[in-house]
Amino acid sequence: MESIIVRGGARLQGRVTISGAKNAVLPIIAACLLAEGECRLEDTPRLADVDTMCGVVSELGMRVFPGEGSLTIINEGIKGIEPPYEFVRRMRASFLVLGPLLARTGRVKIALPGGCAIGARPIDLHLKGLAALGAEIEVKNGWVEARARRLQGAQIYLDFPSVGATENIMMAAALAQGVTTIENAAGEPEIVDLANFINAMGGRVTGAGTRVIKIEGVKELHGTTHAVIPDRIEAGTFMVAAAATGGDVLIENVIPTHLKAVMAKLTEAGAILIEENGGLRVRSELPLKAVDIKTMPYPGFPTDMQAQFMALLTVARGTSVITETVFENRFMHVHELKRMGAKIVIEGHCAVVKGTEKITGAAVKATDLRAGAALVIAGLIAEGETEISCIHHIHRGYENLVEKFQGLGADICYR
Ligand SMILES: CC(=O)N[C@H]1[C@@H](OP(=O)(O)OP(=O)(O)OC[C@H]2O[C@@H](n3ccc(=O)[nH]c3=O)[C@H](O)[C@@H]2O)O[C@H](CO)[C@@H](O)[C@@H]1O
Ligand SMILES: C=C(OP(=O)(O)O)C(=O)O
Repeated sequence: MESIIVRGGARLQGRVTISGAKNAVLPIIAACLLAEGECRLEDTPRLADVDTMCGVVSELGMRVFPGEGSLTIINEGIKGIEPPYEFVRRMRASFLVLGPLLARTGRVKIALPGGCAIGARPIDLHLKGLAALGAEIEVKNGWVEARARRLQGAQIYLDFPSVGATENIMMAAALAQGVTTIENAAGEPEIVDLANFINAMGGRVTGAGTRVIKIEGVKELHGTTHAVIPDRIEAGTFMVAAAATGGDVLIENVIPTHLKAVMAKLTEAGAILIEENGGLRVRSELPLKAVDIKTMPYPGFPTDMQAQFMALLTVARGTSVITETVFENRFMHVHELKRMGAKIVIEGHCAVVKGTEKITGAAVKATDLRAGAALVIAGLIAEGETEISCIHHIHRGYENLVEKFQGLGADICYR
C-alpha cells in the first residue's frame, strides 16, 4: 500500500459513517494517565496516530487493550517519566502527556516536538501555562525537563487560544491544589470532550467550549467509561468531497453544530445541506461558486479543512481567496494541486484560487494529513488518473478512507 490511485468523474452517492475524532481521542488517551484504575473509551477510531499515542502511554506503564471500536486502558501506576523520543518525533500530540505526567509524578523529561510541514508549532504557551501552575521548566539540548511538587491553581491567559496548550493545562490543573482559570482558552469541541472525560473521572471543569475555562483541582481521579465524539474534520472532508463531485451523500454519525462554518461555506458555494434521518445530507449541482475562506480558531472555519476546501474551489466558477491565519506554512498542497492544473497563486498568508473548467490527474505527494485528503478530493474531480504517494500521512487521521470512498461509488484503490 504505497499509494492511492483515484480515477475521477464519479458523483459520490450513498451513506458514509464517520469515525470517532482523532483530535479528541488523543488527549483523552493522555488523560488516562491522570487516574489509577480502568478507563474504557468507546467509538475510538483505528488510526496510526491512535496506535502511536497508545505506544506512548504503554511506555509510561499503562496497559492498553484495543477492542472493536474501543480501547481499554488500565493504569496501575505510572512507571516512566520520559516518553521515548521516537514517539514524540513521530507525532506532535505525544506532547500532551506532559501535563498529566507532571501532575501525577512531579517530574517529566520529554523531547521538544519540533516543527512539521504546516508550521514551526512552538510549545511556549504549554510551558508558560504549566510554569504558572508552579512547575520549574528547563529547555535544553532539545529536551524539556519539568518538575513540580504539587501544582497550584493559577489564573492563566493564553496569547492565542491554542488547542494543545489548553488541553495540557486543563489536564495538569485537574489535579492541582486550588482553582485554575484559563482565559482565551481554545473552544474546540475536542476540548469539551476532554473536559467531559475529566469530569467523568471525578474532575471539576466548567466553561469548556467558551473562552474561559475554570478547573477546580481535586486530590484524585478515577477510571470511567467515555464515548468519543465523531470526527468533525473527517465529516467535513466527506461533505466537501460530496459537494465537489456533484454528489448526493448522507453523512452519518456527525454533529452538525460542530461544522457550522464548513456548512455555511458549502451552502455559499451552492451545495444543499439538509439535516435528515439523524445525519447530514449533502448534494450539489456543478459547477459550484467561488467563495472566500479565512481559517480561525473554533467556531471559525477550521484550518484542518482548508486544504480540502481548496481542492473543491479549483473547479468552482470565479476566484476565491483563502486566508490561513492559524498556521504560517499550511499551503504545501498548493504545489501539488497546481501539478493537476489548478490555477493558484500564493500571496503571503493568502492563496488566490482561480476556478478552472477542469483539473487533470497527475502523480502527486501527500505532504501532510489534510493535504493528502485534499489530493484525494482533487483526484475525484480530475479527469484521468491521480496517484497519491506518501499516504502514511493519510493513515494518521482517516480510518478506512479508501474503503469509505469506494462505498460511495468512487473509483479509488491502493497500489
Ligand atoms: C492533535 C490536535 O488536536 N491537533 C490539532 C490542534 O493542534 P495544536 O494543538 O498543535 O494547535 P494549536 O491550537 O496549539 O496551534 C495553533 C497556533 O498556535 C501556535 N502556538 C501553539 C502553541 C504554543 O505554545 N505556541 C504557539 O505559538 C501554533 O504554532 C499555531 O500557529 O489544533 C490545531 C488548530 O486547530 C489543528 O490544526 C490540529 O489538528
Ligand atoms: C494538523 C493536524 O494534526 P496534528 O496536530 O496531530 O499534526 C490535523 O489533524 O490536521
